Amino acid sequence: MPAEEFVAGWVSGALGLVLGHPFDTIKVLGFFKGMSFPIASIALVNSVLFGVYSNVLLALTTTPHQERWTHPPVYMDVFIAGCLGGFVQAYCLAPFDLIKVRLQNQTEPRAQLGSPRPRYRGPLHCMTSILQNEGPQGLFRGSGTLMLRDTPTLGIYFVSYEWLCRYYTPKDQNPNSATVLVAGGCAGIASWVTATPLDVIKCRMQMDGLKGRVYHGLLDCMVSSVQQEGPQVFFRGLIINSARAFPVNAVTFLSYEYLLRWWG
Ligand SMILES: CN(C)C(=N)NCCC[C@H](N)C(=O)O
Repeated sequence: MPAEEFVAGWVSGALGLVLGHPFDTIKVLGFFKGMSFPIASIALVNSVLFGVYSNVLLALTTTPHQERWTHPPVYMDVFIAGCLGGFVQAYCLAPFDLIKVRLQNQTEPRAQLGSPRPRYRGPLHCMTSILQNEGPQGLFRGSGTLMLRDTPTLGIYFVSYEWLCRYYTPKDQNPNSATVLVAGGCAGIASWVTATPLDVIKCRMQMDGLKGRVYHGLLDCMVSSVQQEGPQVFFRGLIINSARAFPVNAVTFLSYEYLLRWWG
């Protein structure tokens, strides 16, 4: 099993998150200031995603990554490999994502004199509190919805990337850097646009349980969200998700492709 895809996925995920960090920091109002938590989570999850994707694609096509542009795989194989990568990544992402969402939705101001203390003091404190109050399964709250969100959308992610690269690249050539940047950025947007409706629901389910249970499952959460806020609820955060997705995924794919070419 080629391991370089995992390493390239880790490094490219780390580089992508440096660009995405300002967006995440805005969203979490400073609670998420340090880089260590995102590096540990996003880069690791990206490594799993790209590692699983490449190895599944290799198993389906028997074409090594060095020959992927000269012997391109069929889109159905790309989609299946992407979906499987998304499914596995969702499982690894679940606890990290829950911590991020809990910190993000904390409304108490940070350590201001006279104001109520925030529930969580940082990622580690958030994790230990969840373990204490909700048990180990609490860390996987909303993980089913996360899997439903990531399985098809990561298939879409890799298919859009492949399609755009092939469209703008002459036959039998490797895509150039500009093509990889644009295709990576657009693939990121395509995946986030399709992921946003379930992302909204996932976040609500991850917040559920903090002050007692509100929703009886995914469907109930969807129905009551639409009843209370209308169908536009599914597009909450679409603009910021897309604005973040372009630079993050442009850099992620560029560094991933270059690392793999450099390793031969
Ligand atoms: C849930 N979706 C849409 C995705 N995970 N899409 C792939 C992009 C991954 C990248 N690390 C990012 O955070 O944009």
